[in-house]
Amino acid sequence: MIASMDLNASPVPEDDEEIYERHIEHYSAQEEHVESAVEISRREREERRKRLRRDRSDDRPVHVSQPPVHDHFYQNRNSRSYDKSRIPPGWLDCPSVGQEIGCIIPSKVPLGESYNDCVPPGKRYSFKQVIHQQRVLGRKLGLVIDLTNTSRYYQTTDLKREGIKHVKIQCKGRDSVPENVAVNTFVYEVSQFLLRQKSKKYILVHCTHGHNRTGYMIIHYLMRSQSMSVTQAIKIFNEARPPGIYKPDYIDALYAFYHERRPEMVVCPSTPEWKRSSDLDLNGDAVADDDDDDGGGGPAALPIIEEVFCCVMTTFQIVLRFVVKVLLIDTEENHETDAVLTNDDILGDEIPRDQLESMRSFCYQTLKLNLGVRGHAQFPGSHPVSLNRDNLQLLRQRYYYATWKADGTRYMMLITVDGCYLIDRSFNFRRVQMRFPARHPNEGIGERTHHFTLLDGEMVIDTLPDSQKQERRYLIYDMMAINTVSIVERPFYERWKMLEKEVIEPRNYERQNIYQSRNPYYRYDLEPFRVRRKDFWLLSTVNKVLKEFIPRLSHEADGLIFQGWDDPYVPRTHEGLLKWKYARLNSVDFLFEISSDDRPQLYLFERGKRKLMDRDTVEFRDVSDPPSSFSGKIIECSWDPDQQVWVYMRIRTDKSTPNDFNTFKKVMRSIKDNITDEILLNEINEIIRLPMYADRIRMDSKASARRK
Ligand SMILES: Nc1nc2c(ncn2[C@@H]2O[C@H](COP(=O)(O)OP(=O)(O)OP(=O)(O)O)[C@@H](O)[C@H]2O)c(=O)[nH]1
Repeated sequence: MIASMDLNASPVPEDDEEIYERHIEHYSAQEEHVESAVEISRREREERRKRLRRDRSDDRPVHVSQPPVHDHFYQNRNSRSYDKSRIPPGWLDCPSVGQEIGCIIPSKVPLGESYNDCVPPGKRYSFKQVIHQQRVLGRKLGLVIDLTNTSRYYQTTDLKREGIKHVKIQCKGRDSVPENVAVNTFVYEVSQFLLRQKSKKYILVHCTHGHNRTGYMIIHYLMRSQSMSVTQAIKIFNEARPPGIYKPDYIDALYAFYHERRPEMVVCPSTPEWKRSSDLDLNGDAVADDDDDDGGGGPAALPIIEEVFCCVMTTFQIVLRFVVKVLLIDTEENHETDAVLTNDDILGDEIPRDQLESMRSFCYQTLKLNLGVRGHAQFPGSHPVSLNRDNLQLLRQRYYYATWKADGTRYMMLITVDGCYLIDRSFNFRRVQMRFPARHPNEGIGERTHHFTLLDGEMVIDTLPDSQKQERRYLIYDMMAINTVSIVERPFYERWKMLEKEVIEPRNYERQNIYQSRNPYYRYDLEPFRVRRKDFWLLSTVNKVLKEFIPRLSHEADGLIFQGWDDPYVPRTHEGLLKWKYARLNSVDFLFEISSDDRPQLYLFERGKRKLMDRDTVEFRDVSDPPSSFSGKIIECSWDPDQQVWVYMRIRTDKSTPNDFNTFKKVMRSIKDNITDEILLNEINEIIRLPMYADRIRMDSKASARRK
C-alpha cells in the first residue's frame, strides 16, 4: 500500500529541494559505480523538477494524496502554519514510554494541545496524558529532561503547575551524538535530582522519539553511576525501551567514549517499522524534521526516487563506515595520532557550573581552607619556592628527598565514580574519561572505583626516543584525599606510599588482568593519557639525577624539587617545598600590555590587584609576531643578567593571572644568589654526612631492601 501511493504530486519545500540537490551533488563522485541506479535517479529528479515548476507557476494549491482516514488531520499541511504544527515523522506510531530504569522513564516527546488537530484522539500524548498515565502506575514525576533541539512541541506551564521541574538540554540529534558537555549536564542533573529528593519521584527523559538521544544519555548515566560495561548498559536500555538505540553511530560513539572494544555479538537494531514508514504517514515528501532523531526512513517505505537515493547513500555510508573502522582499528591498535601533542592542548570536557562549585568546595575542605567569595576561589595547590642561600639551610634542618622538576602542565586530579576531573591552575575542572579501580581485598577487581580521591601532579608529553611517538603522561607526586578522607596532615612519605598502594597498584593490577575483570572489554590504552607515580630519591642520588637521569628523560625537566619527607601537604605557597632551577630557566610570569600611548608594560599581582613594574622591560627575541600581539597575555620571561632585561619565553595559556609580587621577589633573590649546580651538589655532599641524614638514609635503605 505504501509503495503504490502517489507521492509524485507531493510538493517539495524549497529548502528541502536545495538540501536534496546538495546531497546529489556531494555524492555524485560516489555515484559512478552505481551508474544505472543514478540514471534512474536523474530521470526521476528531472521529472520531479518539471512537476514542481509546473505546480509553482500554476500558483494553485497542491493537493497531496493522503490516506483516506483522518483526512482532517492533514489539512493544514499546505498552509503557512504547516511547519510549526508538523508532527515529528513517526511520532504517531512510536510507543509513548518505556519501562522505568531506576527512576528514569524514557519517553517520546509529549505534544502540546496545539497539536490536537493533527493527532487522532486515541494517539494523543501531551503532558496531561503523561502525568495521568504515570499517576495510574503509582509514579509521581519530579523532573522532565527535554533533549529536543526545539521548543515548539509543548509549553511547560502544565509542568510548572504540577511542581515538576523542566530541564532543557538542547541536542541536535540527526547525524551527531549529543556533545560531551551536554552529557555532563544530563548526568549531573539526574544525580542531583536523585540526591536531593525526599520522597521517590521519577524523571521523564525525552528527545523526539525517546530512543537515540534519550538512550545515549541514559546509558551515559548508567555508566557513570554504576559499575558496568557499555554492553550491559545498552542492554538495560534496549530492554526498557525496545528496540533501544537504533543508530549505529551512537552505539559506536558510546564504546569509543568509554574506551571499550565493541563485542562482535552486539548488533545495532534495525530502524523500527513506525520510523521507517513514518515519512509517508504524515510527511509524504519525506521531509526530515530539524529535530529528528533519525533523518529519513528506511528504503522499504520510500518511493523509487528516495529508494535509489537511499541506495546510493547507503552504499556510500557502508564504504565510509568501513574506511573509518579500518582507520579506527589502526589507531586503536597503535594508539597513535598524527596530531602533535602540546602542553597547551585543552584536555577533557567542560562541566556544569554548579558541579564546579561543589567540587571546588570539596578541594577546599580537603585542604582545610576556607572557600573565598563564591566563584572566586583560587587554585589551592601547593607551590614550591625557589632555592636561595637562606632556605638552602632548610635542607640541613629537615629530612628531604629529591625529584626532577617535570616541566609540563600542573593539574590536580579529582577521581569520582562518575568521572575523573583535571583541575587546572585557574581552578577550572574538566572531565576526562579514565578508570581508577579502588583496592578492596574482599571484592573482585573492577568492583569499585575511587570516589573523591584528590591527587596532585604534572602532565607531561613523553617523546619516545626510538619511534619519536608522543605519549601524554600524568606524573602524580602527591595525594591529598582518599575516598573522601583528607590525608593532608599525614607525612609526605605516607601519602606517597598510599598513592602507590591505593591508586597505582589496583590500576596496574586490573590492567594486567583485564580479562578477569568485570569489564574485559575496557582498553586502558585508549585513555587520553597514561598515569605514573613520580619517583623521589635520597639526597645522595642528586648528582646522578642531575647528570644522568634528567638528560635521558623523554620529557622536559627544568630543575629539581626538594620535598620534605615528613611534611604535610601545604596548600598555596609552601616555604618548605623547594625548587631549584638552572639559573637561565628561572622565570617570572608577567601580564603584558601595550598602553594607550603604545608603550609596552609589565604587570604582576599584589594583594589581588595589578602592579605595574615600570622599571622592568621585556625583549621579544627571535619572535616574528609584533609585541602588540602579546598584549593582554600572560608571558613567561627569563632574566638576562648581562642586558638586565627580561626575555620572552612563551605565553602561559594555562594561567589567567601573573605571578604575585612576592613570588617575583623570591625569583629575583634566587637569580641574585645564583646557586649553580656545583654549589648545590657541594652543599648536598656535606648535608648527607650529617648524623641526622646518615642515620635516616641507613634506615630507609634497609627498609627498601626488605621490601625487595
Ligand atoms: N611539588 C612538586 N611540583 C612539581 C614537581 N614536578 C614538577 N612540578 C611543578 O613545578 C611547579 C612549580 O614550579 P614553578 O617553576 O614555580 O612552576 P611554573 O609552572 O613556572 O609556575 P609559576 O611559578 O606560577 O610560573 C609546580 O606547579 C608543579 O607543576 C614535583 O615533583 N613536586
